[in-house]
Amino acid sequence: MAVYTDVPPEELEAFLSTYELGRLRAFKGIAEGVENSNFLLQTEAGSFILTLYEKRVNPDDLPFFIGLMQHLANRGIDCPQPVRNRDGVALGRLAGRPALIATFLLGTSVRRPSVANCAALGTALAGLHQAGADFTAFSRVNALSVVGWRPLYEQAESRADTVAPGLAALIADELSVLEPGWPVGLPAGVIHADLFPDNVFFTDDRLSGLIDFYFACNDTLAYDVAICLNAWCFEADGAYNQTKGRALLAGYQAVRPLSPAEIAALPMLCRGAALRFLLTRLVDWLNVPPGALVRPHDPREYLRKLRFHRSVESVRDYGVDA
Ligand SMILES: Nc1ncnc2c1ncn2[C@@H]1O[C@H](COP(=O)(O)OP(=O)(O)OP(=O)(O)O)[C@@H](O)[C@H]1O
Ligand SMILES: N[C@@H](CCO)C(=O)O
Repeated sequence: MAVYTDVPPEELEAFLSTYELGRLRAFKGIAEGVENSNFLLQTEAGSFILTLYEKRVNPDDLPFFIGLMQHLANRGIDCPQPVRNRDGVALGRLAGRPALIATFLLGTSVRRPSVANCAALGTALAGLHQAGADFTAFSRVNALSVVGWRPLYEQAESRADTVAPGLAALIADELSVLEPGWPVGLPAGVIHADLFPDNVFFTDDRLSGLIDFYFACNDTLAYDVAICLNAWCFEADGAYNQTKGRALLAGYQAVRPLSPAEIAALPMLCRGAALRFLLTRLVDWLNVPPGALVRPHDPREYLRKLRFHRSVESVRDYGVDA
């Protein structure tokens, strides 16, 4: 579920009256997502998404997220555009939570991305990196990069083997490789950091929108590519699909060619990206609040992906034509 906070109708009316959106026509909670409470809001001015930010979002980060969405929308990226109230302010407060109204994007996410979807995603990711290059109004450190992984491991270490035998030792081994070997000095900028298929909309086969910028941060651009190779290019049976990888990378490089150093770093970046999602999923899996209506993502999916990355011998295994 992703409605943690109820919105009393009279509070919603009062909140909406501060915007130029006309009268309310319909309002309903959206079940997808796990982080924040999202609602579909229909008014005389059209359809919008109302987000109430829940506990895992640090309110100090909201100016970065909202500023970034506005910046990217101004640069022609199809992403939610924050709606400002009559005072010109986008971030409000509703039902005791920070609240944002943003524009509604058409399209639906794909469950099993095709090769063409992967190519379109690569192109959109590179476009996002280019559009974010001059977003300097705010910055945000990536708390879920290499320095953030050991604390997550320590939270999960004692129970990790209940999820998969030998998991704690494998993660410890991975950290001992990634911490000293993590690539530094590669081109950096604003990255999405969570551009999974559920955060990308398509209309027919055309990519029509990118959502959920709440992990976005300043970090290595090629790390975002590695996150997407993990999220888009594996099949349900756990096999890496080189054709999808090649399409994603070609789509990306048609807009922003990767440097030889970025390409050489891909295997390490892919390992790190797999470990990041393995760790956050593991911590969530081991800590589901009793009675919560949340179905945590399976950490073992990312264990399989990590094992693949540990086995690769060359960047060619990812579909790079080197
Ligand atoms: N601007 C938008 N236009 C249309 N639908 C949207 C928009 N923003 C969110 N949604 C819908 O709301 C759902 C949840 O949004 P989102 O992924 O941002 O939530 P979340 O709780 O942050 O999720 P996650 O678990 O991916 O972090 C999406 O799957 C989508 O169906
Ligand atoms: N994309 C993340 C969930 C957080 O948005 C995952 O699949 O683990």
